[in-house]
Amino acid sequence: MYGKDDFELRHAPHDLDRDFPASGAGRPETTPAISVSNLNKTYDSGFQALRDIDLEVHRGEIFALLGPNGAGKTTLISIICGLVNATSGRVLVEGHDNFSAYREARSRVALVPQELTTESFETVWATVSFSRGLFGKPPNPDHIEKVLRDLSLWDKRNNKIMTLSGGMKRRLLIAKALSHEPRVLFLDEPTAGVDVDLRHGMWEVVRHLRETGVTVILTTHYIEEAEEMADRVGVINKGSLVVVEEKNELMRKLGGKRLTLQLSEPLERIPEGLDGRNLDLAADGYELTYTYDSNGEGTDIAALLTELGEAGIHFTDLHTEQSSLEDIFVSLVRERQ
Ligand SMILES: Nc1ncnc2c1ncn2[C@@H]1O[C@H](COP(=O)(O)OP(=O)(O)OP(=O)(O)O)[C@@H](O)[C@H]1O
Repeated sequence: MYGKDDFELRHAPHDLDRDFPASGAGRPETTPAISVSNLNKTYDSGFQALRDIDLEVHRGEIFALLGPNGAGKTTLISIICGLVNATSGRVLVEGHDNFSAYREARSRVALVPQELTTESFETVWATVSFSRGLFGKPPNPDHIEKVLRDLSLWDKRNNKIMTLSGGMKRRLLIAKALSHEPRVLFLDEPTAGVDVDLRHGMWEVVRHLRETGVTVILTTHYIEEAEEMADRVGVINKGSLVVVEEKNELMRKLGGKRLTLQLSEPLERIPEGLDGRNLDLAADGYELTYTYDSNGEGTDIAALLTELGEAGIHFTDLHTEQSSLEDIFVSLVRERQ
């Protein structure tokens, strides 16, 4: 749940609000969408939910924040969105301190919750327009129309919310969040509890948002979702950010590969001379698995196959597998248990 936490004063920050006009005009495009430094959160209960978090999210990227239950994801995004106060540290949203320049920072972010609450008798148009007003923005029917069209809700603009399908309701949540033209959109578990078709539809919507220049930060328990969409990935565990990396780089650095050979004759043991290789033999002797680092030295598969042939080992089939982001995530989190 998101709630206003007790206020605690933080140090007077140095931020871009001193150097640039309030409109944000002239702020360098290179200013990160989000910049978090030395962020700590200890709840009133005494529980420390975040420890020394440093994080920069680039403009226009899709950033996935992954972590097991209770890792601190919701706490972190709630602080960035200004819904919970940090105990110490600072957050800049496109250069605006979210404490000393609360309004500037707050108007630039939007949080898409997992579920709609009420408003079932309102129309789509009314509820999205109302959301814009909540941020003190003047009415802008053209913008609302664009948002509804982008999210394929234009045809439903006069429908009552109660008549929408589950997928439409999820898109409506995004439309509400986009109504005040935020620059950074937080999606909290965007596809929790939805079916596969809807999940893929949501992925399309999120990719489209990135194309329109919105920075997207999402939390998810579906690692496949991050693997599919994220440009960069951050893994948080027990309140600490353990990895922040380009997704492809993370998979390249930490991912392994596996080559599996189906043998034509069962093998009793791995022959001498091949035991230096990282080979595993299945219990029935018919399957030989070679695990290797795809970037490493000494992973010449052609040479391995030649050596196997010379040892009289023949195979009927072979296939390779790349370890998934899920495998990497599980090992990262397990390592730090
Ligand atoms: N208001 C609160 N008071 C005390 N402890 C809290 C409060 N809110 C959260 N916590 C604790 O802080 C830790 C981090 O919670 P948080 O909700 O940020 O985790 P999460 O990564 O979002 O988890 P999940 O994936 O289960 O949603 C948890 O141990 C939680 O119990």
